[in-house]
Amino acid sequence: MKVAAIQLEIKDNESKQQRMHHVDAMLEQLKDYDLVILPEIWATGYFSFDKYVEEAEELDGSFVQHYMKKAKELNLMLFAGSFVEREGNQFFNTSVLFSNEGEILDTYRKIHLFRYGSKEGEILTRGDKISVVDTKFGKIGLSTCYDMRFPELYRKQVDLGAEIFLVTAAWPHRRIIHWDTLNVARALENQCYVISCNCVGDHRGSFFGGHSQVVDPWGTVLAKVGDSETILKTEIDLSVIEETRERFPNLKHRVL
Ligand SMILES: O=C(O)CCC(=O)C(=O)O
Repeated sequence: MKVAAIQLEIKDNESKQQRMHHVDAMLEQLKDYDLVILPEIWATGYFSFDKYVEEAEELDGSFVQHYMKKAKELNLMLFAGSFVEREGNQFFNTSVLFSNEGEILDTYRKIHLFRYGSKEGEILTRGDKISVVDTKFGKIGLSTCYDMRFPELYRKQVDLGAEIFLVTAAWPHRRIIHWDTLNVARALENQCYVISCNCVGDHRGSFFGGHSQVVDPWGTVLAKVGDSETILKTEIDLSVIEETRERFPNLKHRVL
């Protein structure tokens, strides 16, 4: 399974349309990939809290329609990262997984809203649904950034059958050691692949840390990129999930 993560630089002087245009050009390079993942609130810019309400869209709005078409056109499964979703008078940090046929496989509203140096928790409503979806590549669990600090979410995803965790993020550079550690921890404790995608760049005075990565179910980092804009490209072997779980059955040894 060929996977790619578009580690996007968020530039303050770019509009949502410009960022989408830029990402679309990067997607064109990934036509023979099976799965592509994008970061968190990348089109608006995670720290552009003053634009959240103005740029929010409904689930059938133009952002989702656009990436639905792209997934089909490029014949790839696309985890389009997250966008600010409006439903009635509520707003959510919502990510969407599209099939290569352009269907919405699942959506996920960030459950653990970030409140440390972030206005996310004031503007948005938290999600309350755990997302694990059956795909042609196995069962995939969806999560967002700060969620990584809450192992119980991933255990619940495993209990729902998850084999691959997709993590969309806007994680700061100053806590990148935590990010690296949590990517490995979530993979090895749950014997799942972790495929994560972070932003980079200096956005409104905050530096995103990059380090988008792919970690296998044994906790081995198969691929990791640095802290500048790039596309992480790698291949994963899905048989490793079952093989790891059989060889070292810690998931079966749970007591609690
Ligand atoms: O937990 C952290 O250190 C960063 C979390 C974050 O930036 C987010 O959830 O957007």
